[in-house]
Amino acid sequence: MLHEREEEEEEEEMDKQQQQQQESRSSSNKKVDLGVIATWVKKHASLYEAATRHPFIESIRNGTVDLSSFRRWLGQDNIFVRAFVPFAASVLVKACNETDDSSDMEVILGGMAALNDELAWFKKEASKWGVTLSAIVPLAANVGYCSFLKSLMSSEVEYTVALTAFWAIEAVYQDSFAYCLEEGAETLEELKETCYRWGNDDFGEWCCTLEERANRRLQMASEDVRKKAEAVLLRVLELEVEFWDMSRVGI
Ligand SMILES: Cc1ncc(CN)c(N)n1
Repeated sequence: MLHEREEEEEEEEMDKQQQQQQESRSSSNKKVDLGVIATWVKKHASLYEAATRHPFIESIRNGTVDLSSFRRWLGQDNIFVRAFVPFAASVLVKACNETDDSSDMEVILGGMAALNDELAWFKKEASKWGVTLSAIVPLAANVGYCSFLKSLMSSEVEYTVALTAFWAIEAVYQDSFAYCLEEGAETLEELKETCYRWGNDDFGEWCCTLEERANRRLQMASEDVRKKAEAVLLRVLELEVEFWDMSRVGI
């Protein structure tokens, strides 16, 4: 009797261990499913939140935004986008030089096509708000961000690092402005077109595709390149916070 009881206990112990192994395997699979970028967004959640739920964005979403802040942001962002175009082109060149996977090139080209419409949109939106784009001088945060973009255009910067920055820059705007279009948002009617420019679902899907391309490169990258890419992602988030800060009156 005692012997049989011991055997049963041993079998129960074995089942328990197998169950635990199975659970740990499935949880580690979940980690793999998250992808490198989502893991970093989770790890740096407070900085990501600072960039995508900034008081300036909250003020657009709750309808209290100071329109002179909005006008300042519009004039500054037009300057930024003009510096973002050559940066995006440099990511395209790196893609063509460093990867045999042509789908990266197609995804990046898709983003650039949107930039062409964007430059025209800024002109139209600026005249709607009485902003004279030619008279706008870049403020310090903008100068800093644009020179950071320029530094990423160097051939010393790996394609995977530049692609991660490209994703972060686009994703912050997509996440921020989609938030202003959610159910329950009180965004002013005359600001909805601006929010829709980056907050729309198509741009959201394009950002997810870009994230997948970046994850694929990050998974196969060396630890050194992954470290550089994480540092660049954090720098982009910091610069986005400073860019939103700049648009608030008096800064
Ligand atoms: C500052 C900033 N960051 C991102 C984006 C989106 N391309 C933008 N237009 N301006």
